[in-house]
Amino acid sequence: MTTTTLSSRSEQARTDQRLKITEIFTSIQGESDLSGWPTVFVRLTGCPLRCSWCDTPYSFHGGDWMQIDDIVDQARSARVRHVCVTGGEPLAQKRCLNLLTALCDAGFVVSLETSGALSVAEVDPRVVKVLDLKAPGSGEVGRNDWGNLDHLQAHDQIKLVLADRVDFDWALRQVEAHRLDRWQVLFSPVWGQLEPRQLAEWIVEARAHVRLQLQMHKYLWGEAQGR
Ligand SMILES: C[S@@+](CC[C@H](N)C(=O)[O-])C[C@H]1O[C@@H](n2cnc3c(N)ncnc32)[C@H](O)[C@@H]1O
Ligand SMILES: Nc1nc2[nH]cc(C(=O)O)c2c(=O)[nH]1
Ligand code: SF4
Ligand SMILES: [Mg+2]
Repeated sequence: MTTTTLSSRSEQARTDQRLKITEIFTSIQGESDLSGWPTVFVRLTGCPLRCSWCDTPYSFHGGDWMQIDDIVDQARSARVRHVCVTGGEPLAQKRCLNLLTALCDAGFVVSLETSGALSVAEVDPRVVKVLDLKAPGSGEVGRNDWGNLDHLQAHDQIKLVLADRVDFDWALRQVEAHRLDRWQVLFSPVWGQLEPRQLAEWIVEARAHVRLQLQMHKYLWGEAQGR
């Protein structure tokens, strides 16, 4: 084999191991049942959905290419044990699967925030998947891939972001219809649209076996900061 083909193959291999990244930052995990832990966030660029209430539209475009090895090294330099891979929609980049496994191999507790619109079947089973199924108020309810429920482990979680009573009633019906209480179900109010106290009262009134979740980071640093 000539040296040119060798170098082009290794160049190809390196290209195969890169991802478009919007930001890498360290904060307090504000969501899921891992909230409160110091966590390094790897936010991937791009998303095929456009949830009406998305608080991260800046991740839809732009970003910089990074090699997976460099992402893992940067995560290590954060000197925390938890990593949250998010976006944008992280699974929109197939190579995210390699990043997730590399982070697990590096010894991190790895969580993945994903919309559930793309298959989670090939995600490393060590990863804590947080499946954020979309309610009607998001405008993306049609994108939910219910087949993803077949690929959830006991440690995975299902999150439903709710904008109003219509979303709440829809969510209760989904919990029943798909027996979502086989996993931890989180009900989270759309920031600035649904009063947290209102959602709390609905959950109690309904005696729903779901867990109220609030975006802790926004109470700490406000929506604008949102990190
Ligand atoms: C920005 S998304 C990125 C990951 C993935 N695309 C998803 O939808 O889960 C991360 C999480 O932020 C939360 N989120 C986004 N905008 C929100 C808002 N306006 N109010 C409450 N939660 C929001 C959703 O729970 C979502 O799961
Ligand atoms: N502090 C903090 N915690 C988070 N948990 C999930 C987030 C996300 O955007 O996916 C997020 C975020 O953006 N900030
Ligand atoms: S799927 Fe996630 S990143 Fe994409 S628009 Fe919805 S909330 Fe935002
Ligand atoms: Mg966020």
